[in-house]
Amino acid sequence: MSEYSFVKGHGTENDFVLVPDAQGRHELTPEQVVRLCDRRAGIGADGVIRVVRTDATDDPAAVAARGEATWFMDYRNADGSVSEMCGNGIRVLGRFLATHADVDPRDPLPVATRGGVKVLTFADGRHDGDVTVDMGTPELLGDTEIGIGERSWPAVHVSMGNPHAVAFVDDLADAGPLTEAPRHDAATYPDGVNVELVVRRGEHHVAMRVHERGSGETRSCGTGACAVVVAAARADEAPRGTAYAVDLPGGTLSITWTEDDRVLMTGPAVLVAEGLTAL
Ligand SMILES: N[C@@H](CCC[C@H](N)C(=O)O)C(=O)O
Repeated sequence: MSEYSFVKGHGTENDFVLVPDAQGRHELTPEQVVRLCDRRAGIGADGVIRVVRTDATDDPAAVAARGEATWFMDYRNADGSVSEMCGNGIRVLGRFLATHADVDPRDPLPVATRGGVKVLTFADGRHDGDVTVDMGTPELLGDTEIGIGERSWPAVHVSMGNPHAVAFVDDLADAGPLTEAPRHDAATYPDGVNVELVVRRGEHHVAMRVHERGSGETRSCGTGACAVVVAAARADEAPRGTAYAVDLPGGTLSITWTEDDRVLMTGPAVLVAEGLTAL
């Protein structure tokens, strides 16, 4: 066993263990990620983010981003699986870099992910305000279906770099507790899927629950909220540039699908603890 330093944080209560690893010395095994995320025997989290410099890892996404981004978000779900992107996690990573690394919150911060380089901006150039992430261009990939228990719903397939199925439902309670991964079309989603259940709350205002691939039901999912806004804005025929409020069990995110076909998400990013852990 060796000692690792960690930082614990959350974005709208989607919580993460960050493992600062600037020099790329702490490649994590799936078993180590599972132990870190264990809510009884570990620190507890929905996922782990190893924060590594792009020039200190040979992950192909980091290598491709060298010259464009100094930092790479190596994201793992609670079951140890890898994901392309995490919208809440990248804001928390930005908060960590703005407070613990040589990052000036007055400047845009490009961060490499397996879903491409995403650019963060800090409200008012401050290290302690909301963080906006340019999530890039979404992909609307057609219709699909999801099932929970005895029920099923039509859903919209949206990629935010990672896969989503967005289902509009009559009532968020209809699905009951999301204790198991929802049924989905394995041909459409060969690597699994994040599933969002959505209701409308008002004009350009929705509420959602999410079952995350690799983590189960969580209190928020940033990429999921962006996928929901893309599906809702298309259904509403909302003009590009319309801001949507998305209520999640852990808080509210503000999301805009812009005229130039990018999704901007703004929300909180909070660091709550730091220390050492044996792995
Ligand atoms: N919570 C995240 C998404 C994390 C990855 C997801 N579970 C997947 O496997 O794609 C977010 O805030 O976007």
